[in-house]
This record gives sequence, C-alpha cells and structure tokens, in this order.
Amino acid sequence: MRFFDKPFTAAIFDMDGTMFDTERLRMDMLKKAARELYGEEMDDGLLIDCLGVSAITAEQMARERYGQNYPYREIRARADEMEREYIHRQGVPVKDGLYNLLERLKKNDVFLALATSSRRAVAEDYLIQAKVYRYFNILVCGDDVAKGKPDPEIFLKAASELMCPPSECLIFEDSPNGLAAAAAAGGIPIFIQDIKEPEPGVKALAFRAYDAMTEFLDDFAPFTPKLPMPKLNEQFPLNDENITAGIHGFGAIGGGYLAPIFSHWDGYTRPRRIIGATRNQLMIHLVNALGKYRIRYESQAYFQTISPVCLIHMDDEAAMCSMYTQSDIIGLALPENAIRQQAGTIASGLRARYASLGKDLTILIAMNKTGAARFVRQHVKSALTSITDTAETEQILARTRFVETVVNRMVMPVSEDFLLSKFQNDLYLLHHNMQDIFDHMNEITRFFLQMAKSSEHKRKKLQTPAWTETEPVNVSKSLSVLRHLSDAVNEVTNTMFIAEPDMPLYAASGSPVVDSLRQVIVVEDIRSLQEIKNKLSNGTHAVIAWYSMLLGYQTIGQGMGDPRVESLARRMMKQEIMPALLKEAPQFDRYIQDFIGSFIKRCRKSFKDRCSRVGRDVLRKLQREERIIGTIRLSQSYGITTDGLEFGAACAILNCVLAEKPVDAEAKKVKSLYAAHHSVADVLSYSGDYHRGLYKGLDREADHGLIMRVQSRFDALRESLDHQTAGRYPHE
Ligand SMILES: NC(=O)c1ccc[n+]([C@@H]2O[C@H](COP(=O)([O-])OP(=O)(O)OC[C@H]3O[C@@H](n4cnc5c(N)ncnc54)[C@H](O)[C@@H]3O)[C@@H](O)[C@H]2O)c1
Ligand SMILES: O=P(O)(O)OC[C@@H](O)[C@@H](O)[C@H](O)[C@H](O)CO
Repeated sequence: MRFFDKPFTAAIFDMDGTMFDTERLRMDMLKKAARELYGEEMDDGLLIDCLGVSAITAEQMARERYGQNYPYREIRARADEMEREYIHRQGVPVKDGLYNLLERLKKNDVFLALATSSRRAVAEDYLIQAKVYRYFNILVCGDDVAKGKPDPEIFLKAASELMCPPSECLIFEDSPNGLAAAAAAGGIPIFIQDIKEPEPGVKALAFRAYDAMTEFLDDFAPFTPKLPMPKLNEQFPLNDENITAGIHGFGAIGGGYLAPIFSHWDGYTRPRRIIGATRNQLMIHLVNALGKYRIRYESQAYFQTISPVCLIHMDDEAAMCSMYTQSDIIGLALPENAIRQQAGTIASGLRARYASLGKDLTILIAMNKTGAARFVRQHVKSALTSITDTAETEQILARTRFVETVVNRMVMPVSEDFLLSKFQNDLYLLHHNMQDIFDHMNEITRFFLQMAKSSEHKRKKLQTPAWTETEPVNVSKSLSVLRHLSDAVNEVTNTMFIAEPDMPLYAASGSPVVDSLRQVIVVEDIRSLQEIKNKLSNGTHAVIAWYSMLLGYQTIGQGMGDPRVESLARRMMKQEIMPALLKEAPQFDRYIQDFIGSFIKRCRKSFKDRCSRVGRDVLRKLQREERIIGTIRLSQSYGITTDGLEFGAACAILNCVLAEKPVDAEAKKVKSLYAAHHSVADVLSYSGDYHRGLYKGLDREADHGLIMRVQSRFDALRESLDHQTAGRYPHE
C-alpha cells in the first residue's frame, strides 16, 4: 500500500491515547491512587510529562519530583486496578475512526502490530474488550523491552517481529515521546493529537500530523480501494462507528433499500444507529418493539435483518429536528406529493442543525423524479424564507448538498394484516414458552446448582443427579424449555418489506459521504439516467399496472403472466421508447439494452407487487413532460409511432373512470374530471391546481391529434371490455 509517496507494508499502533481514550482516565486514576496511598494528588505537569514513557522511566521521574521514598509502584498498581475496574464496568473508550482504520488496513493485507508501554496483561485485556485483538499479528508490550519511549527499541522490535523494515511501517503515536521513538526507529510516524501538543521541533518529526484519527482517515481513505457491491447474503460490517443515518420517509424505499445501503456503509464499519421517520404508527410500534426489522428478498427466499433502528413520527417536530441535527447523512424517500408539505420540517431541521454548529449535510434523495434535487431544494428554500431571512437561507442551502439518485430496485411493504397476525402468533408462542419456563424454573435452577456444587469428577457421574431420580422426566423437559424459550424469542420477527435482490443505487457526484457508500455508484450525468429510467421502466411499469387492473389482475406478476400485457410491455419498450432514447442518449446504449431484458423478467416475478402501488398517482404520471405523455412526445419527435403508449394512457384514464370508489386521490380527481363531459380531453388537458402548484397538462389545440388518438383508444378499449373480450390490445 501507499500513503501519499510512502509505500508501506505494516502499521504499528501505540495503544493509550492513540487507539483508546485512556490517557485522561489513567491520569485521573493515578491522581486518585496517589491521594489514597500518599495523601496528595500527583501533579498534572508531571503526569503529562510521563505520557508515553515506560513505567520505569515514569517511576524515576516521580521520585525526582517527590523524593526517593515515593511509593510510585504501589500507586501505579492501585491506579491500574481502579482503571481496570472502571473499564470492566464502562468498556474501553475507543477513539472514533479506529475500527474503520483497522478494517481498511486488514482488508488491504497490511501487517499490524501493537507497541505499547503498558503491561501485556493490561494490553491484552483492553484489546479483547474493545474487540480489536483479532486485528493484530503481534503485540510488543512494556514488559517486553528494556528501554521505554523515546527510545526506539519497542518499534524496532515490533518491525523485526513482523519481518518488515521500519521504513515500511506507518507508526501511529499520540505522545511526543512516542513520536520521537517512531522517528528514531526510522518508521513513517503519524502523529494523532491526544492530550499533549508536542514542541514544534518534535511535531516536525511526523510524516503527517492530525488532530483526530477521523481526520487521518479522510486523508487515508482515498488510498484504499472502494469495496465492490456487496453480495446479497454478505454480512454488514461487524463494528460500528459513531455515525447516525437518518431516513426521512421510512417506507418501502427508505426501509427496504436505503437502510441496507446505510448498514453496509463503506464496507469497513457501519453506523451506530439508524433513525427513520414515518407517519405509519403501526410500523413505529412494531420496529421499536424489537429495535430491528427484516427485509425479505423473495426471489432468493432470503431475510436480512436491519438493526439498530429507531423510528420516530414525522409529525413529532422535536424528534425530527433532533434527527436532522444528529445525522451524518439523511436519506429522503418520500412520495413526490409529500415534498411540499415536508419541506417545512426539512427547513426547521437544517436550521436547528447549523444553529447547533453541526457539520455540512448531504440529503440523499430517493424519488422517481427527474430533477428531484432541484425540486426538493426549491421547496426547502421557500420553506426557509418563511422562517428566516435571506442571508441565513442562503447559508443553510450552501451547506446542504441535495444529491439525486436513480433507484432501480422495486420494494413493497408487507401487508399490515399479515404483519399483525404473524407478530401476534410469535408473541403467543413466546408467552406460552415463558409460562412453561416459569413452571420449570425450580428444577432448572436446582439442576445447575447441583452441577456447580459438584467436583469435576462427580459432575461426570452426575448424568442423573440423585434428586432427579424421583423426577427424571421433569429435568430433561425443563432443560428443553430453555431452548424453546430462546427459539421463541428469536422467532418474534417483523418482516416489513419485500424487496428485489441488492442492486446499486446510482447517485450524482459531489458528496464525499455518498461517494464512500459501498452500494452506491456515483455517476456524472444522473439527469440522463433518471430520464431514461423513468421513461423506459416507470412508464412501462405504470401501463402494465393499469392494463393488468383492467384485466382483473391484482399484482404485476400475475398481469405479466397474461400474454396481452407482456406483449404490450415489450412493444412499448422495444419499439417505441428504446429507439427514441437511443437517439436522445446514445452513450447509454448498454444500460438501456441490459435494462429492458432484466425489467421484463423482474416484472414477471413481481407477485407481491400490487398494481395499485405501481399505478398510483395517475395525474402525476400523465403530466406533459412525464413518463407517459412526455415519452410519446419524445418518440414522435423522432417520427416513431406510439400506439402502445397511447393505449397505456387510455388504460390509465379508464381505470379511474371504472373504479367505483377510487382510494387513490388522483384517481378520484381523474374520475371527476372525466365525468363532467365524458371527455378524455378534459383529463389530459387539465391545467388546474396540483398539490398547491399548477398541473401541466396537454394543450387542447397544439396536442389535438394526440388527445383524439387517446380518446379513440379509450372508446375502443371500453367497448371491448363491455363486450367481455377483456380489452384486447388493438394491434394484436
Ligand atoms: N417502492 C419502490 O419500489 C420505489 C422504487 C424507486 C423509487 N421509489 C420512490 O421512492 C419514494 C418513496 O416511495 P415508497 O415506495 O417508499 O413510498 P411509501 O408509500 O412506502 O412511503 C414513504 C414514506 O412517506 C410517508 N408518506 C406517505 N405519504 C405522505 C404524505 N402525504 N406526507 C408525509 N409523508 C408521507 C410514509 O409514511 C412513508 O414513511 C417515492 O418518491 C417513490 O417514487 C419507490
Ligand atoms: O414510484 P412511482 O409511483 O413513480 O412508480 C411506481 C413504480 O414504477 C416504481 O416504484 C418502481 O417500482 C421503481 O421505480 C423501481 O423500478
């Protein structure tokens, strides 16, 4: 590996103050122990001077200060004892960035050594407790060397045990003594400031100096390759870092796609917590009850568990502000029509974040909308101007990156009825097993007490303890109840979403945090990709849904099993949309070709994706520039006829018209627009209010020909349905 111009094969870490935030703790404990055993605290200046030196050198320094009879060894032993007690209770305070750094080094075949002035027993204990023991090939500790830092002995020994020349070793140090030792050893010293700022002359010995390990990571990460897309069954990283990911709009895409992407993070470590905001109260209860939830990948019969997760209600202003203040990234996964209303919440959240001196924020937008970043930014801007002045609005916007994405994966929510009945069954089973365990608690406790009291020799013979002879059956049954209980606890699950297998999320460039996400592919021209995806797949998807519903199917998979729907989908994609897109964006040739084949297959398998989800928001999809009408206009501009798409538009309107009581608000609106004069033109050329903006429909005069063709397909389709011929596609 290489760090700037320095090739290296090994990394040697000092422990206290570099890996762990234990120097302050140790100083506190030394003070306490000195007070206890000597009646006076040790002096701060002396403690700071002793940082990074061996126990023997520290003893000499203490005796020079307090006299030759100073009980330094006893004080140090007592301080060690107090410190270990503290650590066993509270855990090792690991420095931010350490796990990520160790993972990066390990996954890039770098040898790792620990070189600490602490005793081996203490070092091993801490490494194990902090869950980092497994990273180190060798340990060199205070009791393994004769001379402490600033003597280079400890680093030279570590390098030689690793069989690496010191000049190829990065050496991480926080103390001036350690830094001097690293330089004297001929290594590549990396200084990471902890308590003591070194003299400028000493600091100059470092190849690079940083205020924190996370700052070193910012420099180092570009020298380590981005990990490839994770496999579906690949574990999330084992260690977490002090990172929070927020999801504004925890629904199918937020929970079923963004959350796993955040959980994989950069492949080295993952966020400590995911906060999701939703309006779905049931989801909040079910997820918060377990602190986790599952996603089912239907095509692979595979479950993935996402944790730890905490859901908040979108109307809880304080919780939303706190999510915006704490998060290192926010995923925004709302329906388009919720953006205007939620912009106020985003604005307040951002204002609170920057008022509390939060870092710049990236908002990763998962919406099927070309220009989504601009759209969201505009709404947030207008919300900001109503709560603050222009200067603050501009400052907030300048510090917030709105990053647009293209989401190909289809995700569906699990039906609430199914979810509830499964959860209820799991709880019933758990309750039953708990009851059982209470009934058998006495036998279980007696059995293990008996085992514990017996000698090893007797235990072997204790197959049937004396007291069990009278009730042998009970004991084995009681013990098996323990297992049933743990099974029942693990069986309480909440599978919230059904998703397609892992696919990359395409995102616009410009945000380092997004760039680092393992499952994200950053592209320069996100707009074209979004345009292609919406026209090619979302337009076709919607038509599949509308036509399938007219034919009486409930899910996309069923509809696509009908040759009429499948051939319409193929025709639209291959003969009408693809040729236009290839003319418009020939550079995306491969993407377009690959996409069509996989999309048709994926739709055929979508037995859990309801047509009502895919066909929702008819008006949004029929706007002048959108996926149906916009595509017709594009194809026709290249002289391509668009019978299939026009038939699709007719399906959209007929669906709404035939629905007795449409649940979808837009379907209701279409039905009422049509009802006024029984005219398709009234729907297609609607230009009134739309989510407090203006709807962009067709122009009655300029688009007269197109409107008439959709009208005639509508009439023919309606008639064919009336005649029970189930809406045959006219071109078959
Ligand atoms: N589901 C998919 O397969 C898929 C795929 C690609 C992109 N998308 C896009 O992702 C976004 C989210 O889609 P989804 O399928 O996750 O949606 P969803 O219906 O599952 O809901 C997303 C979240 O928005 C909230 N919400 C819904 N209506 C709201 C309103 N009026 N005001 C405030 N909050 C509201 C819900 O409570 C939920 O938390 C959409 O823009 C969609 O186009 C979805
Ligand atoms: O989200 P919409 O309503 O714009 O579109 C519905 C579906 O086509 C859409 O959610 C797809 O499933 C998704 O875009 C994956 O291709």
